Amino acid sequence: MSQPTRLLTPEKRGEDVDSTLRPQRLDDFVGQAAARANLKIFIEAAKTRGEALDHVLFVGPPGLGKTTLAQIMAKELGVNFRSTSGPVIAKAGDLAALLTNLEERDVLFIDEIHRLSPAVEEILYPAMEDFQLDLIIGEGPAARSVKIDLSRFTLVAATTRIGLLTTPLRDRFGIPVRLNFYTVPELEHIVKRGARLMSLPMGEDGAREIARRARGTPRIAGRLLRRVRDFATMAGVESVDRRIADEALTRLEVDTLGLDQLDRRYLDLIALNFGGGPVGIETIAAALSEPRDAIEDIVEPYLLQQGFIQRTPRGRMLTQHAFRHIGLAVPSGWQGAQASLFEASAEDD
Ligand SMILES: Nc1ncnc2c1ncn2[C@@H]1O[C@H](COP(=O)(O)OP(=O)(O)OP(=O)(O)O)[C@@H](O)[C@H]1O
Ligand SMILES: [Mg+2]
Repeated sequence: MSQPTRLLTPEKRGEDVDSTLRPQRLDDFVGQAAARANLKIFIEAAKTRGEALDHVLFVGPPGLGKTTLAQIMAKELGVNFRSTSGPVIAKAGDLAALLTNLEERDVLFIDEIHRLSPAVEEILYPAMEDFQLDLIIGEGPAARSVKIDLSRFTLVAATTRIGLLTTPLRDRFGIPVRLNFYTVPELEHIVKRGARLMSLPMGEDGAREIARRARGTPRIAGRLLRRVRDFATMAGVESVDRRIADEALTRLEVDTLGLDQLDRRYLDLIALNFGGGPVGIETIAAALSEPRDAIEDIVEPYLLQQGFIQRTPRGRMLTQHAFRHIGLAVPSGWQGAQASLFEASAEDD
């Protein structure tokens, strides 16, 4: 689901590998206060007892810091960090090889764990629960099962889609952690820190403007910061203020609330072609020519959080706020707001 032309896509891109902006310790990590406080306690307790930390599952939209936190956990625990991802582990044997190479208390990070194949998942259950591998060696009548003891390790997994995890897998994580969109003040902090690390003079109002338009997402804040730096360099300004930030972001078609072209296409589509909804996700995906996954993972979480859309049993609906933001009159007698009563039983998931 890569959309290389979309500046705001929170998915990874080459430039983000630039690890200078990645916080290294729990104390440098901004935001997610509740999650951070809990993790700190669990980490200290595990260290005090000299035991492996319980398995941790990070859940949340792309770019909120799941991978960053996983790395930080290994550092704080003072153990090795081994990293892989669901789609990369093709065969049960691949996972077995990874697991048998772990040392006591190591962190094994599996990104996109919702994309593990069922055969590989089977191997993971006894490994997580009893630190044992159950392998079948040989074939036919000669086949026999062997058990191999593993070091007591910590599995740290990340997913953007908790709904796609099987229940037995989900239940084996002792520490589930949900990451939420960041507040503007938190993002402001992240932008200022990033500017400092890039030696870019940054005014208060410049940092606030970038933060307001970063879609609640640190990865996007970092990306916008880099683009604003380019504008500032070319404009020859000494320090980034609100005006230069606004000019840069407007040229990049990031609007005042951080919505980008795809967000606006999504809202326009529902407003203009479907009278504000309700309309089903498949219909929206087809009309936008975007994969359904990308819309559910990237576009909708932020629009929901910002109160632009609602999910009802019959599909997505715009709110009055959305009509106003895209500059359309709210249809008379618009019932969008009341639909939230039914939100609990969202369609199709
Ligand atoms: N709390 C934070 N403070 C400062 N920077 C952060 C924070 N969280 C994330 N970042 C930065 O945002 C970028 C994205 O973070 P990360 O790769 O951890 O996201 P992710 O949740 O793993 O995303 P994905 O689901 O796409 O894998 C990184 O470059 C990281 O430096
Ligand atoms: Mg990640």
